[in-house]
Amino acid sequence: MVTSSAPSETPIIPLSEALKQMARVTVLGAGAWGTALARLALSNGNQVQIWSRRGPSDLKSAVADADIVVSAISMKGVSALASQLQTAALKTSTILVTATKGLDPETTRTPSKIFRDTFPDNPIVVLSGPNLSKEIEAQLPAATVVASTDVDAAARVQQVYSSEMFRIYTSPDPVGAELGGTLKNVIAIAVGVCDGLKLGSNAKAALITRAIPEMLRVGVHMGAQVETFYGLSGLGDLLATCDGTLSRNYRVGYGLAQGKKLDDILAELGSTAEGVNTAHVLIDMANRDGIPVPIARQVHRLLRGVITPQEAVGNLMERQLKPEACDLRAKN
Ligand SMILES: NC(=O)c1ccc[n+]([C@@H]2O[C@H](COP(=O)([O-])OP(=O)(O)OC[C@H]3O[C@@H](n4cnc5c(N)ncnc54)[C@H](O)[C@@H]3O)[C@@H](O)[C@H]2O)c1
Ligand SMILES: O=P(O)(O)OC[C@H](O)CO
Repeated sequence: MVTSSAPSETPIIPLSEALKQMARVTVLGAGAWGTALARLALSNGNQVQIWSRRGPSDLKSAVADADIVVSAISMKGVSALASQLQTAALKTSTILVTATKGLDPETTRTPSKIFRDTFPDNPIVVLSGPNLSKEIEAQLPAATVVASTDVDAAARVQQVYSSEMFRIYTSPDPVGAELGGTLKNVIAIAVGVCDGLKLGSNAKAALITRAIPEMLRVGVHMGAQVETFYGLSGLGDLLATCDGTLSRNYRVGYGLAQGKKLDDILAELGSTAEGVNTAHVLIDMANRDGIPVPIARQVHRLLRGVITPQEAVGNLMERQLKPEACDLRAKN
């Protein structure tokens, strides 16, 4: 029997009981992740509707009665969507869940920060974890994190989405949860390059491991908690996304290593690879604020066509020698 997650001193509620409290859920975005999140909510007995910018329903009526609105669109649309939702006069009791993994190019804000700034009175929850949508759609078991400063809102989303196949943990660190999912996309591009060049298991292990302090430095700079990066939304998502061809970001790196052009790879994917945009925003921020991000910097230069995949590897290997110890405020 699956139970709602709780510290040992709190009562354990059988899932069947929890599911009786069904919710009206509106999912925004009918892409791979929006569709999967709509199906998960539906299969738990919730009342679900899905809105997409090209669909027939208008946004205002789609969110009017919703207990929970889940935003699962690409980063490039989040800021405009938040403004549209404001016009739609969202109820302040509606829980806003964001499942997008990216950074706003104009302001470097995360999606939860955009929603927080636009809806100061609504509970905001981040849903993020190792969740490749194809595996979720195939009903393979997976786990994720719902993170919010509003404990009740996180618990409500946990209850609405938890099932025998989708295990959900709560977290009090929304910024950390979404940054883990966002930053690993850039690393997945690097790992795709590593595999595409057939550099071997040692190189891949080194790359993934050295990515952790890099992600931590950015995370701490943006106000995230260190321990979040060692959980499902950080290390967990890093491992899932760097594992291979189910990840679109990994496929971007793999394609670049094979000498393909970025535009051709993205056209072939036909869906969102957020790491490309994230690399640009991240490097702007790192340059502005002096954050050392050596792996992301090589990915960024490769995406801009300034260096070859082989040069990116050389540039990383030939950096100044130093101790391994992870100083979160390191200067190089
Ligand atoms: N697919 C996954 O496995 C997965 C898992 C977890 C998180 N995510 C994240 O979810 C987000 C969406 O990914 P996806 O896989 O569904 O991508 P997708 O390319 O399949 O779909 C993107 C969706 O966003 C919508 N969209 C794009 N621009 C928009 C705009 N300007 N206004 C409104 N809607 C817009 C599209 O119409 C589409 O519905 C990304 O940030 C991704 O990182 C994806
Ligand atoms: O296909 P990707 O690379 O966007 O990864 C999807 C998810 O973020 C994995 O958790």
